[in-house]
Amino acid sequence: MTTRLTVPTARPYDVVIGHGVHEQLRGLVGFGMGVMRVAIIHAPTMAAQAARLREPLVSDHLEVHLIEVPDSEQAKTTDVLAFCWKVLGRAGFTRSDVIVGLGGGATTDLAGFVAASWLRGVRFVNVPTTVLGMVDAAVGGKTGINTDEGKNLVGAFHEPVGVLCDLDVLADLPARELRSGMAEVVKCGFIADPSILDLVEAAPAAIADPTSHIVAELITKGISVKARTVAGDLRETGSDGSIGREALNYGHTFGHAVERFEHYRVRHGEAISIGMVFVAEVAHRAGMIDRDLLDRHRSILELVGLPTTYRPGIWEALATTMRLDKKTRGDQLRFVVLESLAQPVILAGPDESLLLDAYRAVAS
Ligand SMILES: NC(=O)c1ccc[n+]([C@@H]2O[C@H](COP(=O)([O-])OP(=O)(O)OC[C@H]3O[C@@H](n4cnc5c(N)ncnc54)[C@H](O)[C@@H]3O)[C@@H](O)[C@H]2O)c1
Ligand SMILES: O=C(O)C(=O)C[C@@H](O)[C@H](O)[C@H](O)COP(=O)(O)O
Ligand SMILES: [Zn+2]
Repeated sequence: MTTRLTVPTARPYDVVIGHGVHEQLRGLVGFGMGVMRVAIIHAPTMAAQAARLREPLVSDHLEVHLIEVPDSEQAKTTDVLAFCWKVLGRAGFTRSDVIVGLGGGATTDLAGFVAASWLRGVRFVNVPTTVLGMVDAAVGGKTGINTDEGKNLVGAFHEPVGVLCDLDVLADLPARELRSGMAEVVKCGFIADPSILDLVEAAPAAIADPTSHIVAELITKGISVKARTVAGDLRETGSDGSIGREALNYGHTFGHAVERFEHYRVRHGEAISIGMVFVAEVAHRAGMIDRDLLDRHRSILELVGLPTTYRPGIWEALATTMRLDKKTRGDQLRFVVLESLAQPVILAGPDESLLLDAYRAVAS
């Protein structure tokens, strides 16, 4: 079965989820007039898949460039960005040509930013190959790279013209990557759709199998949350007074600091798992959520096999990184917290002592 979800932004596009949906790439690339060239940006692990995607495009007389970039976070650098610009420049890429991001979230974040910045913006298609990429990174138009000072500090909002989530590619996904993706799925459960939490709690064994129906269902539910959240607030301005897109940053203020401190040796979802427990501790200590909801964070994340504790003794380093979080205004840290299940709000400028206590609870 194939599911098609529309992301209803000003320029709506579809996310297609199912088996064999990579076949639809030709149609997406050809959308719009004048395409001559296609660049498929991919990690080394996706080289064979990139070659498969290339064939039908070449048969249609398109000039296809495979741009192989380093794996994971090593792709999200200015050097790799400049390398991609060089390839596009030498190949003569124009505004009617198309970029395809094929891989996990790191690759699609980079590819999206290449597309956003080349000629000030060309069309791109996302072809995510991890659970995390499908549920989160490939949808919503946040693109970017890291700098030495922090995660995703340079980027742009640039939406894809379509997203193809081919469930067939998940068969070989390493167990650790599947668990990492589940962190963003669980996040969607806490901020918007508690039925996700019920599903995970009811079938912990099935969610360890990337080919299971339940994983496909969770991916679809997660994408639905993401699509409707970004639709109302693409640029994360929250201008209608609601929390808007910032809700999707649940667990990320602390999580991004963990990733940077660990030099990206922890997976994004692992760091976000720890970050969600941290911020649930913050909300509990601020009198916003009860003990049961706090405990549910630890229990469900541990059920999935994700970490819920972190190393002690580095609060100052983490706090320094958190000050560069994109939600910070002036010198005031702002956290996405729950005031109840599926009711995310912003907690601005909590006491440093409360944050330190929450950190100690996670670091114990
Ligand atoms: N733009 C957004 O809205 C957004 C949202 C969430 C996360 N992100 C970003 O996404 C990144 C994390 O994404 P990720 O978890 O997909 O990590 P990743 O891109 O590093 O991929 C994880 C690993 O899985 C491998 N891989 C990919 N697909 C595979 C497959 N089908 N089979 C076997 N191996 C495969 C990759 O080569 C890599 O080693 C982070 O940089 C994070 O900041 C962005
Ligand atoms: O799409 C969003 O908005 C999110 O916050 C989704 C997050 O899961 C994702 O990791 C995002 O890249 C974080 O964005 P950032 O603005 O904190 O860098
Ligand atoms: Zn994330």
